[in-house]
Amino acid sequence: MIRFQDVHKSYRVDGKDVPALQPFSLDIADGEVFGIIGHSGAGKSTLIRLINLLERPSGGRIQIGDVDMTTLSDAQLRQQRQRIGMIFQHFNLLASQTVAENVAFPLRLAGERDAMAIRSRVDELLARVGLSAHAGKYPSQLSGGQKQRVGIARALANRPAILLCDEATSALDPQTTASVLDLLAQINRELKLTVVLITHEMDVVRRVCDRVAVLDAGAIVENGPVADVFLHPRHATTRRFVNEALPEEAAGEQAPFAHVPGRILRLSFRGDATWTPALGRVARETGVDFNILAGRIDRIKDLPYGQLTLAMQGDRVDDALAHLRQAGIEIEEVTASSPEHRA
Ligand SMILES: Nc1ncnc2c1ncn2[C@@H]1O[C@H](COP(=O)(O)OP(=O)(O)OP(=O)(O)O)[C@@H](O)[C@H]1O
Repeated sequence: MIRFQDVHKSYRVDGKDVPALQPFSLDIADGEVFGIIGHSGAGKSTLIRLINLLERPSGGRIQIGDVDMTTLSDAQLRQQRQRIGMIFQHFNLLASQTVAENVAFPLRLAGERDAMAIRSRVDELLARVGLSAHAGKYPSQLSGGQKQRVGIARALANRPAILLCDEATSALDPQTTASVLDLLAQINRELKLTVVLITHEMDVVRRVCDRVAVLDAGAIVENGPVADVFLHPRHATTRRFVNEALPEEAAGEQAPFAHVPGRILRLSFRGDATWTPALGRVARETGVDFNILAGRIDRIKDLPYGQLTLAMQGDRVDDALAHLRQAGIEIEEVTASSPEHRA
């Protein structure tokens, strides 16, 4: 468990303390993929760098397991940092070293001298990230996605319990992003390490994270399981992130529905409810009519979900909604004037 307790952080600028993170408390569970999303300057890098104390908090406690990171000596801190791997937006590889040498670097730094042991660990790591054929190449000979795979292999070299990802896919195209995120998900599953990632893209959160915290101007404004936050965003900043992650056809959901007759409802289906034909059955049973205004089916990590915006009319709309809720469907009333449905 990574535990932040009443942590805050200010930077000293021109003799003045400028707050970067307001006091917050947060627990990140062992083995989860935890996302921190925020716009530029929200404090994401500061927050993630507090975990390995690349930044020191101005106050509060940061615990990893039983260890209070803020009380460690330099030598103890170096030891702890070996249990925390990190990957970066711009990969931070050593340009004059080969792929294999880059991956071997943290092993040597940790005191490994046995060339055979280093060789075999590097081979194992390169196989894990799919780069066995590129061991002798230099970073300049690799694509962005391959460079990030080297970064991941290097970060895993000392068998960390935690992997920190600082905008790890922000420099990559969408397809490469997807393959790097798949690799991170696979590593999380197979090695059972905790992954903490920062991003400004909700789509990254939707694809790999279990839980997410939304940072806005140095404050955590929303925090919870990704499915809850994604399907029912409460804070305006979260809603903007979610809307950015939706494809164009879903933008229709943001249109004012004042001209549409009937009650406008947004139905969210998760897991098995996504595939059950509840809507048709309930409409037949209660005699309501419905008109679909917008909809999508996708996945949140491994969870299938659907969202439908529809207009419903008839004498028994309330009955119909009660039946749908019983079938596990989440329902929100959309009113043309409700602020969350404005762009
Ligand atoms: N070393 C520093 N000295 C002074 N101010 C800093 C320092 N590092 C960050 N800040 C300030 O702290 C705030 C949060 O910065 P941070 O880099 O954590 O945000 P971010 O969400 O990671 O942004 P980005 O996505 O642009 O990297 C910003 O106002 C930034 O200017």
